[in-house]
Amino acid sequence: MSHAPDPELLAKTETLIEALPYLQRYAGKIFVVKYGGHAMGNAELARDFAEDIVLLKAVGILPVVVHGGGPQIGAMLKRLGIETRFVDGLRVTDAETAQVAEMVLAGSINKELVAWIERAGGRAAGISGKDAGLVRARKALRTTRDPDSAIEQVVDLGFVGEPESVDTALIDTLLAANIVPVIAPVAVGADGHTYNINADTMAGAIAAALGAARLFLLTDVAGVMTKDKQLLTDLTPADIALLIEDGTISGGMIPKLETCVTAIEGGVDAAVILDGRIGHVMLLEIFTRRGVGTLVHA
Ligand SMILES: Nc1ncnc2c1ncn2[C@@H]1O[C@H](COP(=O)(O)OP(=O)(O)O)[C@@H](O)[C@H]1O
Ligand SMILES: CC(=O)N[C@@H](CCC(=O)OP(=O)(O)O)C(=O)O
Repeated sequence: MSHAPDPELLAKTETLIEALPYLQRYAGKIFVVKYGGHAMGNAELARDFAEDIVLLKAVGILPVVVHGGGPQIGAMLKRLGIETRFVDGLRVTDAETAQVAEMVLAGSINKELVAWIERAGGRAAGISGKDAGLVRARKALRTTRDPDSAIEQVVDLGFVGEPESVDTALIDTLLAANIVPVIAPVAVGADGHTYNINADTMAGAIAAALGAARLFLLTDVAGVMTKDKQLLTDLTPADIALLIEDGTISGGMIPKLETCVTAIEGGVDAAVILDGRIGHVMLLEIFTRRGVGTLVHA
């Protein structure tokens, strides 16, 4: 009788050995993970995401989660009969919309994610940019150019904010206590108002302030696609500028890639756009030779 181990079992050990150099390289490093509203499709995906976060933590990586919730805010606004519109991927936010955004982001979604991570055996604490002065917001300014006259006009987005400053003290405290910070993208401005911040922008600013090794942006596409639907596996800031210019990149992908560029300029080693519809996509990206999604690097 043969005592040779089952080939399936051997394949499992190969997977672990393939992961070894990455486990060694990333131990002790901070990974900021932005979990988009579109990637929160169903309970199974949320559970897989939470398991990935807990696994990263268990192998010595320090994950920090920043989440979105655009579709969920949209659904709540619809229930309340409040109209909403976007300019360049940003939700025009009046005072009422800011209130709803905070309720959905810092209320429901934030606590739900914390519960998923806790259920997967991790420790997590849900906060927003408002807590312990984590993020100070300033009003975001955008302009549009009239195609006929080429005149630039300022678009008033209302209470849409951008991180003006980030104080990482609370995140540092949570990480030191082995707790995964889960951050909702709302913050207060110098004027005392609540500002709604695009979750990608928030994640990028936090990643830069923490000097994170990686920024992952989980969304509902395979990565950045060309006009004929081919996946672009790696991009530099110069490539991105061209792709925005020629209209290949539009809508919500614009703040996402602008975030990648600012994060890299701010000292983050690399940013990756990943398909959050694939279960355990982060593990595939981090611990396999091939990687998936679009890598943005200097
Ligand atoms: N070149 C592109 N490649 C991939 N997605 C693109 C591109 N241009 C625009 N998009 C759009 O960007 C969307 C992702 O942004 P967004 O909806 O804000 O996601 P999330 O809610 O995950 O932050 C995609 O679903 C797609 O519709
Ligand atoms: C200013 C702005 O657009 N804020 C976003 C915040 C949530 C978000 O970014 O969620 P996703 O990552 O799921 O798109 C919004 O109101 O939808």
